[in-house]
Amino acid sequence: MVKTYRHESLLGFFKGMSFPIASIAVVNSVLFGIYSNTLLALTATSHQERRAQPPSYTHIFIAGCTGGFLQAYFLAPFDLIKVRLQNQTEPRAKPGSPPPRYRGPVHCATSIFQEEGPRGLFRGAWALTLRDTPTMGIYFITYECLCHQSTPEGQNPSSATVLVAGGFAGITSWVTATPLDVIKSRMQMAGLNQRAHRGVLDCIVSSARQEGLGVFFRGLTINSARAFPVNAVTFLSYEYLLHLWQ
Ligand SMILES: CN(C)C(=N)NCCC[C@H](N)C(=O)O
Repeated sequence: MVKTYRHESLLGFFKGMSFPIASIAVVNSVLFGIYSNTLLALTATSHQERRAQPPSYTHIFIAGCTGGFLQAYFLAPFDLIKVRLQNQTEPRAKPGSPPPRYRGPVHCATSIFQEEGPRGLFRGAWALTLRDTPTMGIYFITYECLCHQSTPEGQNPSSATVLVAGGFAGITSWVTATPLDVIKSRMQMAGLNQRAHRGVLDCIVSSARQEGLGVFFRGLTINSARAFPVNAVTFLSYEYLLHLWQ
């Protein structure tokens, strides 16, 4: 944090934020919509009926994985642009200094499209899918399991329960997702720094060989610290909105 602040000022912490903000509503509605509808198809119970007739953890896991798998393709281009902008660490532009490679998210998207083709916008999408498919299953299982354990039979979980269960669901899923998150980000940067990886496996093996196994846990602390508040609020909004519209 100190380095980022010294090098890039307060603005450095908000680099690449506009695209994730624009995309988060779409990506989360795809995820939660697919999750809910898959669960509906598997168990034939609506969200309201699920407290009285809780679905099995296998069904929750399958529905979570399906949501994770499909949302990855909506997330991929936005996530790529975020990673490219966040990795652009030149100090603030000084008069006379060369301009940064990407001037902003739109410039970043058009440059990738022109230099790497339309498929370039989906660079790292396969690693993203591998990251999100199982970890979204884990995400929803953790949430439902914690809610179920701290709520009397047949009742809706309290707001405090939803916040804590959502927060822990976020941490659990990020702890399991961090190794593939590292690989995904490396593959997304590969188009830029000409370090071609032959695929996900090649990237895993060369990263482990060059930097040791610790490389797979880079960013774990910050990911987990971020995951608690973000996912506590995500689940509270989800439960509140479904309750409001029932
Ligand atoms: C890759 N992983 C761990 C997940 N996608 N986990 C679920 C949390 C998703 C949430 N939008 C977030 O950004 O924390």
